[in-house]
Amino acid sequence: MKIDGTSYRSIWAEDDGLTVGIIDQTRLPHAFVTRPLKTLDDAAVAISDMWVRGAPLIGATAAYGMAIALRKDASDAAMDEAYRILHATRPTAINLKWALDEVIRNIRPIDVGSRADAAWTLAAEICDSDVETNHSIGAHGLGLIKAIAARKPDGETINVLTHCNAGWLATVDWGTATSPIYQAHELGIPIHVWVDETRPRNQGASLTSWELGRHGVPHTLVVDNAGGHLMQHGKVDLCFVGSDRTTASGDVCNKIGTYLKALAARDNGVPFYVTLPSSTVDWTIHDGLKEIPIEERNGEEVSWIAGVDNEGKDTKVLICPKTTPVSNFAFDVTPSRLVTGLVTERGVCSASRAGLAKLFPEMANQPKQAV
Ligand SMILES: CSC[C@@H](O)[C@@H](O)C(=O)COP(=O)(O)O
Repeated sequence: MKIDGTSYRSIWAEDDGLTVGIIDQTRLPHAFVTRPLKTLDDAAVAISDMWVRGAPLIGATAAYGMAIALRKDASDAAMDEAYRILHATRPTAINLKWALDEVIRNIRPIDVGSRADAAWTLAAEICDSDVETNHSIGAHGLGLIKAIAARKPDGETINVLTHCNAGWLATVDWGTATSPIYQAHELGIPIHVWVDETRPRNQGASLTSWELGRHGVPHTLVVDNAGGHLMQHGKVDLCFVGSDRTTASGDVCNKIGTYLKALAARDNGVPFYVTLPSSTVDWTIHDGLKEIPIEERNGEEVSWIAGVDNEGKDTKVLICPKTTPVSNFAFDVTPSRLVTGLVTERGVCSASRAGLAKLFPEMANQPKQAV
């Protein structure tokens, strides 16, 4: 998408064929810093320390991480070790495993001497395909926005609430939740986004606000607890959120707090849509609450808040007594019954086994297995 008129992707291959460029998202919104990834370790740290984050972008980075590793050693043993290191970086987003499995499935059968080039090409294809997929998700989500616009007086603004950052920064481009929004905005449909700040890492405040602002989409930042109030007062027409892992039965795991928004949306009759590429569906699991591993991150993300001071200098402040025990669950599961529909690259379906199976018959009915 555009940053002040210039098009960007969140990840790209440099011309040397050895280096991958990323935007360091830990520095946004106050500094736009790009970083080179040159080693397997660089790629692993980029994911685990959240220089890159968001389920599809984690997958794309992992694919390039494998390609970078194979440049050094393309043996079976080295491939397995790179897989193990990258897979251990973050536990919840299934796109990570999906992308790593794609690399193994396609590259393992190739002779060792050709593997590195082939993996590089495959990683680029995974990125291009993510862009296409997200554009299609946007086209299907746009249909939902248009249906709401048709029921409103001409020219009245459509208000969308979103949680965390399921924007272009979380994918290679377009985003999932933001793709319909960008497409509506480009068509001149009046649209406004309520952006949840998304404690504790504030992906809404620092990333979603930044990317919507830089692209010129009207938006307002709200505290995480404001959503219910906004919905009670008719200020939200629909919710679009992303997913880190969706079960074959339509339960959705996304950034902590998503479940509470879904509850408020149900209580207020606000449509609650989850936007996701099929690479986010874990076809092997059926009960999101029991089967999805929930990442627990360092408690310091909760007890300290990072930002810049009046002089623009990076700073961190402690918001509780130093000794307060803290827990930091990074994701929660929204049961399928609270989801109005899943917006995928193949269309919108009910959040159910039948709905997903109708759109993705070739993927449904896979044997149940441990992840
Ligand atoms: C299209 S991104 C969907 C999700 O990955 C996104 O909503 C989210 O929860 C990201 O969490 P993060 O911890 O920032 O990686």
